[in-house]
Amino acid sequence: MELNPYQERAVAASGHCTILACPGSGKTRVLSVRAARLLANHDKGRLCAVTFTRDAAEELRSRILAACGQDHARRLAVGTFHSLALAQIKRFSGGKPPRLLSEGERLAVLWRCWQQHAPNIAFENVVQAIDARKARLTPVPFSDPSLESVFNGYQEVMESDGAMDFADLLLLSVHRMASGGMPPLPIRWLLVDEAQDMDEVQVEWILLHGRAGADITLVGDDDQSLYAFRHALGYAGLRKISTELSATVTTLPVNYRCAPNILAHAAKLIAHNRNRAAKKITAHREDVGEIRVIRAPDRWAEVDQIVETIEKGAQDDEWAILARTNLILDTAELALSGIDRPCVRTGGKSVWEHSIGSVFSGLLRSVVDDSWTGLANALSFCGIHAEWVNEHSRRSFGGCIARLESAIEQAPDDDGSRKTLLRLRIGLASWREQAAKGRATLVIHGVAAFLSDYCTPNQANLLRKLEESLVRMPGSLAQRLLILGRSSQNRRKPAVQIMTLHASKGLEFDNVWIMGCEEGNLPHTDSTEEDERRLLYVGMTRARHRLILSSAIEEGLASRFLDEAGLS
Ligand SMILES: Nc1ncnc2c1ncn2[C@@H]1O[C@H](COP(=O)(O)OP(=O)(O)OP(=O)(O)O)[C@@H](O)[C@H]1O
Repeated sequence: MELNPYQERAVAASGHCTILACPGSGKTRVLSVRAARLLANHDKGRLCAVTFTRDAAEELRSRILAACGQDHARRLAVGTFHSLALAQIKRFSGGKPPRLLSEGERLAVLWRCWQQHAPNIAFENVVQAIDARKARLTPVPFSDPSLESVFNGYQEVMESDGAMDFADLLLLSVHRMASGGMPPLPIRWLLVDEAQDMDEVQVEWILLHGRAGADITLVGDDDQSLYAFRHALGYAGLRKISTELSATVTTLPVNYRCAPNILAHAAKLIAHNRNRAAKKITAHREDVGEIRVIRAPDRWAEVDQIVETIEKGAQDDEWAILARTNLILDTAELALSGIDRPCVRTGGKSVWEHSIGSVFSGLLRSVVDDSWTGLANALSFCGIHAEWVNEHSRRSFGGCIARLESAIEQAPDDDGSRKTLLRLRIGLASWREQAAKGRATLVIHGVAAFLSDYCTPNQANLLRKLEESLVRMPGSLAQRLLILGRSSQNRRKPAVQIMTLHASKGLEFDNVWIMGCEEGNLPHTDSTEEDERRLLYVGMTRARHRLILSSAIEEGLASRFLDEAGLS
């Protein structure tokens, strides 16, 4: 595949270089070919490339080496900001390197400090405030003094253990380089992928290397900056580095992915953002894509249309179902769990894997095949002590009814446990009878009614939706459960992928359906209008041939973005 003239210019640019790309323009390809050429054309000098995830680092490394040959591997380092900063600190700081806290440990320490110093503030707000402080070069005072106590307590706990979190690691690297206490990495070229996602500390880390003599290459698309909530600077970060280093700015305006009419509507939408780099976006393809806008009475009717459309198409049609929130996607997943296509929830937990989802389907499975595990999980969900349930599971034998009967005899003295076991024993006998007579709906309602007495309000809400979706499926109870099992096992080549708009970044699909396009959901009230517009732009530009945007009348007015994109 030949490079187009814009790609060739970006690959060949000398010195500092900022490559402003549009979606589907081959960013990673340009970055890897540029890196490969730099290595192949120069005998000396190390090259370092930075990505935001380990997977992206591995992929970029193999693409660079595939283009220039393994001989150059020793002059190449590809990693995340944090892995490179850790390598730098290990190499240049005397003494023991810091121990890095895992995400779980970090949250556990923060939780303790939160309970001690600021239990009146919601925990997620505390985490956000601490993360925001650490994404800045100069600390900004907290809005609430108790947050300062949480922060100090958290830092003290880490210091006493010789530990550090990821954000501190990068800050330490930046402060040591700035004060002359540690040299930058000894590299000749530094390339950054997805550079629109850098925060203030990451921008400074790059600039310190640029000031020390490394040639900096940034590749990014400010219109695809989705992480402002994680303090990404977007266009401002790209501009700061380009201006300070007087970088050559080139663009990649040719989109190879989308049908031209799909791209034109996406471009029309994003043109409403004011704070963005001016750039052309042109389509390479010439075919006409299909675009539809659907307004359904309610969310169930909306997902019914998704199901109908997918079922009408070919078996192997590739679909992405996207929405702003996981809550909206839950309804889509429920409706799609009954279709005859491999379907997967990507990047989020399936509703059937939530605690109530797995307990519900597990108990139904026990009704069908007399297996004990689903029943034991239900017992522990209903409040019977997990240790007792495990012990009884080890000691008892036979079918579920026999094992329940011996459990009733040996149940702990507290009233609740025995009552639950008795109810379950009676329920199970009757559900099995109904199932044998083919009355699947009655069994589903009965099991849901039993579990609902032990649910929190949120669980009860989800349970109602799960119940409804199973009732809507055709076939016997065993066949319906088989469909659920099949959809969670078919993860290799799913025809239908369900994911948030955020998770769709970097992917492409023949057919894209963006649901929940209502005011309040898209733009979502939690974020700024420009951020939300970028999110829809990213979703629309995932589609190769077909783009469908839908909303539900019951959920509110249709999104203003549809108007802006010329789609209402
Ligand atoms: N010069 C080229 N000729 C033909 N096809 C190309 C060329 N460059 C890139 N492509 C194709 O364009 C498509 C989009 O490329 P890629 O996914 O790398 O884009 P991207 O810039 O990373 O997109 P996004 O930012 O939207 O995720 C790929 O299928 C790729 O093979």
